[in-house]
Amino acid sequence: MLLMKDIIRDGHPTLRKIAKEVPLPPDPADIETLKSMEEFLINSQDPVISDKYGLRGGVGLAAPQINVPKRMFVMRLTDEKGEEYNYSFINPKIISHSVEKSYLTSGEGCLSVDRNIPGYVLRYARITVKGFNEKGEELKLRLRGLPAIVFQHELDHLNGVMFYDHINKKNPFQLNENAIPIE
Ligand SMILES: O=CN(O)CCNC(=O)c1cccc(Cl)c1Cl
Ligand code: NI
Repeated sequence: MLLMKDIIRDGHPTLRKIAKEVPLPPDPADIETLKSMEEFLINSQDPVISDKYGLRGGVGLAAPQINVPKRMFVMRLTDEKGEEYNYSFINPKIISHSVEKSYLTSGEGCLSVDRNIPGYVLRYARITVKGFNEKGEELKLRLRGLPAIVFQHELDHLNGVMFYDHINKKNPFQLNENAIPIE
């Protein structure tokens, strides 16, 4: 099972690389990797297991974070309406997005960043995304709210971007007027 020691931290070059497209259909090793990433998220959200193994909670995990520079990530969360977003994405893309932006009022965090970095991360409020799942089936989703934010945080990891790259250095809590807050 994946542990915190398997997660590379800020400063490791892989976090700043552009991850490579995954040939389809995905080979068994890539499917295995995705399954282990999904298992990590499940464990990290379990109060007993996360405590036992010292796992920091996460709602997403990208392959570069376990030093696998491939274009794949897993997200696992429930939105404010109680709708579940449990997806593995291979070769994910944003195919269209709103002009409007949104942000988490609590800011963002990252398993690859061992410090709290306060500030608002402005992201597209609504996105249409596509990719493939671990079975090689095409996925096309419209996301908004927390799922849209998490998808963009993970996609950034595939492009060598960290969440704090988006935070305004002079005024970390700067907002443009029509940004939508997500509590
Ligand atoms: O890349 C994934 N991680 O680093 C896992 C840990 N961070 C989170 O779960 C997290 C926390 C807050 C906001 C967002 Cl958007 C995310 Cl994703
Ligand atoms: Ni992260």
